[in-house]
Amino acid sequence: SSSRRGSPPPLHRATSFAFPLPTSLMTTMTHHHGRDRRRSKSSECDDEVPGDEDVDESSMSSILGDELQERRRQRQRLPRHVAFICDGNSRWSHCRGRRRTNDDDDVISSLSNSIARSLMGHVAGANRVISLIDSLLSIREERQRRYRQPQSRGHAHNEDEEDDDDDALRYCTFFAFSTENWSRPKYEIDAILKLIEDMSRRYRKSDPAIRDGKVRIRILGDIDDARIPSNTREELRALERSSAKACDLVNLRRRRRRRRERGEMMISLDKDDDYGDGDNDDADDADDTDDAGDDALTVCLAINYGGRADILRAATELARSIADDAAGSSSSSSFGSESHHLIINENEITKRLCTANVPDVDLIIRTGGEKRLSNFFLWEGAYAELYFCDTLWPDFDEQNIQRALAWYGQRERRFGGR
Ligand SMILES: CC(C)=CCC/C(C)=C/CC/C(C)=C/COP(=O)(O)OP(=O)(O)O
Repeated sequence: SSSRRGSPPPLHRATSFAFPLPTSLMTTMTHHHGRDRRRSKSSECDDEVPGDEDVDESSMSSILGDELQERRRQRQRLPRHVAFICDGNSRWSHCRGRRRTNDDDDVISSLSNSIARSLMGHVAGANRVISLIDSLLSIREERQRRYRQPQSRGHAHNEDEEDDDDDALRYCTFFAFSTENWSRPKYEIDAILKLIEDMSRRYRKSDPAIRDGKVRIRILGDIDDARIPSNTREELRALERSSAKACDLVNLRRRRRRRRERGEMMISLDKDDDYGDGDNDDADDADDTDDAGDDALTVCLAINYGGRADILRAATELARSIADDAAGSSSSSSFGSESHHLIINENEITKRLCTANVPDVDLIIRTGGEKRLSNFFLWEGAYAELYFCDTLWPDFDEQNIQRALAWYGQRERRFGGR
C-alpha cells in the first residue's frame, strides 16, 4: 500500500521558469498610461486565497483519513480536460506594487508607472502557465504511480480501471489571448504577443517536459491572423512541431516495447507463432502521428481565440461543404456511385471547430473573481463544471489547483439526465 497515507500527494515545486520582461518593451512601455480597470471586489489584493469556500474542507480531510478513504482519494475523479481562464494579471501587479513585501517588489516599484507594472503581471502570468503545466504533470504522474503500484508482474490486471485512470488530466487549455483582447491598448497587445513568443521559444528549447515527450502542445485560435507577428506565429508552430515529434517518438518506442512483450508472450505460448516479428512495425507506426495512444498531456494554448468566432467559422465551412456537395451531386450521375450527403448536425460542427479531436472540457477554472465565460469554449463547455475563485492568475498555484480538482471530484455530473 501507499507509503504516505493520509496526506495529499506531494507536488514537486515547479522548476522556476522565471521569465524576464523584455527590456526593449520595458523602456517603450513606460511612456504610456494604463487604464484604471476598477473591480467591484475589494478582496482581490488579499494574501488569503478567497473565493474557494464552496469546497467542503472538513469532508475533504475526512476523505484523506484512512486507508479506505485514501484508496478513494487515489481514485478521485479527475477531469479529462481542464481549462483555465487566466484572469487577474494586471491587478496582481498593481497589488504587488502597492504591497512591496519582498524583493520582487523592489523591481516593480522601480518601474515608473502603472503600465510597466501591469506588464509584470502578464510575465508572472506566463510563468504561472508553465508551473501549472508542471503541476498537472506531477498530479497525473503521482496518481498513475500510486494507482499502478499494486499491479505487479503476473498479477491479474484490471484494464477498465487503468483506462479510466489514463483519461485523467489528459488535456488542459489556457485561454491566453482572446479575440476581444485586440481592443486593448497596442503596447499591451504587443507585450502579450511578444511574451507568448519568447516564452514559447524558451519552453521549446529548454523544458524537459517537451524534450521527454510528456507534453503535446496544440494551438487553438486563429494565429494566421495578419495582426499576429510572423515571428510569434512561427515560434508557436515550432513549439507544436517539436512537442509532437518528441511525443511521437515516445509513442513509437512504447508500441515497439509492447509488441516485443506481446511477441515474447506469444512465443512462449506457441513457439511456431510469428506474432510480433516486427516486419510491419514501421508501416503500422507511420500512421500514428496524432495524439491517439498518447500518454502525454495535451496542452492547448488558446490564442486569438473566441468561441463565437470559432463556431461561425465551423458553420460557414460546413455550409460551403454542403453547397459543394449539392453542386457535385447535381452535376454527376449518382448511378453506380456512392452518394454521401452532408447534413447539419453536432458532429459535423464539432469536427470543424479548432478543438477537433480535443474532448469537451470537463472543468473550467476562472481566476480573478469574475463569474463569466467571456466567449470561451461556448460549444465545448456545454456541460463543463465551472469553478470561480478570487485568486489572481499569477497566484493560482499547486494548492489552488488541488483545491479546484477536489471540488470537481465532488460534483455530480448528470449531463441533463437524472
Ligand atoms: C505562454 C502563454 C500561454 C502565456 C500567456 C500569458 C498570459 C497568462 C496571458 C493572459 C493575458 C490576459 C489578457 C490576462 C488577463 O488579465 P488582465 O490583464 O485582464 O488582468 P486584470 O483582470 O487584473 O485586468
